[in-house]
Amino acid sequence: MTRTLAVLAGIWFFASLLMLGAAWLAVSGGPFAIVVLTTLFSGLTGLVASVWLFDRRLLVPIRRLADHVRLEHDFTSTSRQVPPDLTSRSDAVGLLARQLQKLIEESRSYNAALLEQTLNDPLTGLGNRRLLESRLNMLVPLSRRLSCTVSAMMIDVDHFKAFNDHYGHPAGDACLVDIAGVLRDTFRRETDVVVRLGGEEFLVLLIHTGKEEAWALADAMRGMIQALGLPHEYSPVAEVVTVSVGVVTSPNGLLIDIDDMIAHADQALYDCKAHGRNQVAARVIGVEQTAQAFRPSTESTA
Ligand SMILES: Nc1nc2c(ncn2[C@@H]2O[C@H](COP(=O)(O)OP(=O)(O)OP(=O)(O)O)[C@@H](O)[C@H]2O)c(=O)[nH]1
Repeated sequence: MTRTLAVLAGIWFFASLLMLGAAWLAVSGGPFAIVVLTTLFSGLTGLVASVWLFDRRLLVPIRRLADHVRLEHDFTSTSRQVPPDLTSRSDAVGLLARQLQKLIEESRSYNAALLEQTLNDPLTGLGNRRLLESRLNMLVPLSRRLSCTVSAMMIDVDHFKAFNDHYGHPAGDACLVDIAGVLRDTFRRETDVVVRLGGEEFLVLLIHTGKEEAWALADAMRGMIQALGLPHEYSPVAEVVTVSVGVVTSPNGLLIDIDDMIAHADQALYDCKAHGRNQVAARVIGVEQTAQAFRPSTESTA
């Protein structure tokens, strides 16, 4: 805008000089000079009007489109439309605005699909380790600030190798998908993080959830997976697919290192397996990080 004003001021400045010259001609040169003066005046007025129109109709809209692209780039998460007064124009600017809007929409959906691919496990549709990390970046400082309890559970399918070997890999995949469905149904809070870590291992992270609640949820989920009744003829644990769950709770946001959480949940899972699988083992980590509780599910449901 300032550049256009400068151009206009420049034109006016030279126009004034010319007018002065022409006026001098008129005084000293008679009617011919008046014709020159009028022609100059109308020519310059036309030039100024053209520059003004060019700015209003072309440069300003193009600058607005450029601003829109810059905002789109800076705040990709905010969905906004190219100004409708530009997209509705029937000239080249309108065409440019419509093409730009189309391009932005395509790039948005492409980015969303890419993000989905990088954060999700393609088999089960649950999150993956990367999603876990990105959520933790948000949840860990939050839980620390609010001093809230965090629980994590590691879920492992019992004798899954035997299942795969006997029923085949595709059946194994279908089994993992069914288990993921139960996890999705059980852990529904917006802050719950449910991911497949890899193979037949899943991890659930629950914010503001104490040991008792986490244990109860884990055991309910374990029961639901058993209730799916997926035959597992070769399992020494049960006739159907079962899972073992290691739960670890870090009270008052004391433990914020997810690797530590996973290591402790793994240890609890190991306890589970040592006690015969198809159950839940829970640990609590305090300041001293030593307190441990193991409670086979059979005890709690008895
Ligand atoms: N179908 C299928 N199988 C997988 C996938 N990822 C890993 N596995 C299989 O999961 C099995 C895991 O076996 P193990 O680690 O020995 O565990 P397990 O047999 O469940 O034994 P426990 O955990 O001790 O009860 C292996 O046979 C892997 O091939 C997958 O994406 N799909």
